[in-house]
Amino acid sequence: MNPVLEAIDLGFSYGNGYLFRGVSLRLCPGEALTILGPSGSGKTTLLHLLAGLLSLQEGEVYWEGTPIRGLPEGVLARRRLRFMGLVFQHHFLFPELTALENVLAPGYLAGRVDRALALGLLARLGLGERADFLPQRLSGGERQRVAVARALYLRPRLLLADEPTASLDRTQAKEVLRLMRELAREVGAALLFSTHDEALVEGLPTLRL
Ligand SMILES: Nc1ncnc2c1ncn2[C@@H]1O[C@H](COP(=O)(O)OP(=O)(O)OP(=O)(O)O)[C@@H](O)[C@H]1O
Repeated sequence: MNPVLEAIDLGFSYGNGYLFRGVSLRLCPGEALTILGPSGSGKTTLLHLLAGLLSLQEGEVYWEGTPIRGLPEGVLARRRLRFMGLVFQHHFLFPELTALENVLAPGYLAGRVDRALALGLLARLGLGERADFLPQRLSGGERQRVAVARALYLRPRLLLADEPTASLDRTQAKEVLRLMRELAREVGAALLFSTHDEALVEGLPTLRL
């Protein structure tokens, strides 16, 4: 099976020695992988390289077999929008938009606005009653679940989540991860998420930084 995401021998430095070197990974459709490492080990940096948000130094990244090195920013941005859903440590919801409008936001960019689909995703994430709430009226876990719905709205091939549970307590974190895995499977997306919390990894394939 062709990998959705492949990285070969990635190395990165902010100028004072290597943050990491020789990092390789491969993710096929339907697979999940965890990046595990303590604070400062380079998880965000690695995920940004994989997402094409940071320029590669050493090594190569392939999205469904296509090398991303050297692609113009505009091309990369358009491909990223259709190829991957991103969830960040801080949810980055638009504060002035409701939960439903936040989920629909990538749909406006891609020209695919489907309220029923967005409402269905919110309902699957236990937020059916919260669709018209602004983010400020949601709990941390609820906001992260809206961010997960938004990342899945365009049915990406890959769901990439950078410490999506860092601001949540263990119970909320486990629930968000469970839902993320379940929904990624349902839409056929591969899942890659980072965490510093060994207890959340629970038997998933893990790459340690
Ligand atoms: N733009 C930058 N310029 C210089 N150093 C940076 C920059 N961004 C991050 N770093 C440093 O690189 C190291 C790794 O940072 P990174 O955010 O990738 O780690 P992390 O594992 O995601 O950490 P955390 O779990 O705390 O979010 C840290 O020491 C950080 O201070």
